[in-house]
Amino acid sequence: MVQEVEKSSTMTESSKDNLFKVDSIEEDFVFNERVVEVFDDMLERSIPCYKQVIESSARLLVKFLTPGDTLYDLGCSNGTSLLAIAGMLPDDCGFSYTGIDNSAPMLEKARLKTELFSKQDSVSYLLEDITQFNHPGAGAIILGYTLQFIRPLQRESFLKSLYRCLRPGGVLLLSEKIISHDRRLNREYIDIYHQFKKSRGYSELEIAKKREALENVLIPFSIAENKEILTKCGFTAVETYFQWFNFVSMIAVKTV
Ligand SMILES: C[S@@+](CC[C@H](N)C(=O)[O-])C[C@H]1O[C@@H](n2cnc3c(N)ncnc32)[C@H](O)[C@@H]1O
Ligand SMILES: O=C(O)C(=O)C[C@]1(C(=O)O)C=C[C@@H](O)C=C1
Repeated sequence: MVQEVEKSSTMTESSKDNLFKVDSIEEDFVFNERVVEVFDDMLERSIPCYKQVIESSARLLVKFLTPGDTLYDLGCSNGTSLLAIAGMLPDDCGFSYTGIDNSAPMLEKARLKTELFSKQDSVSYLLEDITQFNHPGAGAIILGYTLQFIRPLQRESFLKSLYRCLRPGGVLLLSEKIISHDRRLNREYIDIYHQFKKSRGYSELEIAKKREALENVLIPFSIAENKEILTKCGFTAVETYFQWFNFVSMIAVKTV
């Protein structure tokens, strides 16, 4: 299934992420039509170990989901991660998959991709603000590189609403860019991340311009801050299950 999703996003010049080349407009980063057009390429070249994180998340979900569960992907963008996970989970458990995003062009793309997906009847999308999430009984909730775009002051009440909506035993899988409060480590992690982006074909200028566009839009917490807020919201087991320098994935369990 991963292959099926990949096939539908075969690279053409128009789907290559050239958004921050010299002639681009200087503005804050927004998930608009221009971003949607190049989003798979952007994810592939900007999120280290994107596919391994999806695979690891699916391994955990197999352990925690129970038959008939609904899995929500909040900030699902164009559906890449949700469809890949749906493809990796067993077919005979009656799972439903709901992606939520407030970017209409992202969801338009997600719906198109889903038409090519073998288990399309189990997948649906909602155009909603995830900070207003109110879908009780969720088996699992995925927040992939999305909490970092929610204003810090809103994060606690948002995560509390997710905790409330999970059934007992349900899990939240959170992937985020992070900072370290150790200045040296923080600097070295960011430098290693920029080397990663350069190795994926981005120029120094593109990296700098994207960094500027994300300033005050993407606000990362440290691992300790994420753990603290999740614990404060009621989650009991809160652990890191994947880390690549300044990118981390965490599981938070709502104990039965
Ligand atoms: C970095 S992308 C997520 C990538 C995706 N989860 C994946 O793993 O492929 C962040 C997404 O969150 C969405 N988003 C940000 N704030 C939101 C909000 N308040 N409500 C709904 N969606 C939101 C954006 O539109 C964007 O599609
Ligand atoms: O390119 C960067 O600097 C990033 O931070 C990558 C990042 C993210 O971490 O969410 C930022 C925006 C895009 O939605 C995809 C990836």
